[in-house]
Amino acid sequence: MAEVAELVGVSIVRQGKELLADIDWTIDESDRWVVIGPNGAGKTTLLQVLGAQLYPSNGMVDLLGEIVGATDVFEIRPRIGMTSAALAERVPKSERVADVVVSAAYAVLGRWREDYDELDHDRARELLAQVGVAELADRTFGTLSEGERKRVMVARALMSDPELLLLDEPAAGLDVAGRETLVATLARLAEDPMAPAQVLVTHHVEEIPPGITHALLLREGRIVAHGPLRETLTDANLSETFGITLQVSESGGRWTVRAGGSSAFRRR
Ligand SMILES: Nc1ncnc2c1ncn2[C@@H]1O[C@H](COP(=O)(O)OP(=O)(O)OP(=O)(O)O)[C@@H](O)[C@H]1O
Repeated sequence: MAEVAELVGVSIVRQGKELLADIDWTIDESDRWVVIGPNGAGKTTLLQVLGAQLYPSNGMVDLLGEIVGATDVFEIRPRIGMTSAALAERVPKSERVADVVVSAAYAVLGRWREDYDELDHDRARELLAQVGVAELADRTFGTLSEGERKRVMVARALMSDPELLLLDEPAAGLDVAGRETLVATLARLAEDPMAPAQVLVTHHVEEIPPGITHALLLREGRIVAHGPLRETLTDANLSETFGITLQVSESGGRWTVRAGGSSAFRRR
């Protein structure tokens, strides 16, 4: 099985603070990971390392067979698809939805800078159909609902046919209907054997789509546990991650969690 990412002893230090500490992690091409942790745990920082947006302060990061620091990151980045709230905020509100997607082929926002051929336009429309929003292709991005925007951004992240797909809190801020629609879209992607390796960041186990294979639990920049999903997403590991006694359960590939036990509120 081919590795798409390998992190060995990775730390990120900013202003004397370790945002990530001693991260050892391997992602294979068929893996679909969820990264879970409380606010400030370092999830977005970890995703930025995987997106070749941050150089490690210590340790080694191998992305798609290239060592970050030894290879030009501009060669690595186009091979990695990413969605985040920060990226969505940078999309001009007046941009046509189909153009938001097609412009990702050249990793730019604002399509007027480049020429695109018919194949690019066809692919953008196919991807919009794949995430269930084909009918929005000619609308402007600013007129979409939050849930529609998030699905458009997933299509955009897939446009360059990435080998690694990074989804930073894709369901944040959605109502229950929007969340369920997005989770169904992400489940199709996770279950597709032809889809790229995936890493999805969330605070909420309810947002884990069926098809996710592995979990990494992060607290204060350190890995609490990581490995196959069912072995990793246990009461003990989740309780340690969030600093509160939690009971987790799974039914039909979906997860729920609630506070449990006599010392439920023992936040450190
Ligand atoms: N440039 C920086 N300098 C100093 N501290 C930083 C910097 N960037 C991030 N941090 C801190 O690093 C920690 C981890 O941030 P990060 O955004 O990775 O966490 P997160 O797990 O994604 O959090 P959330 O769930 O709240 O989005 C936070 O305490 C944040 O304040």
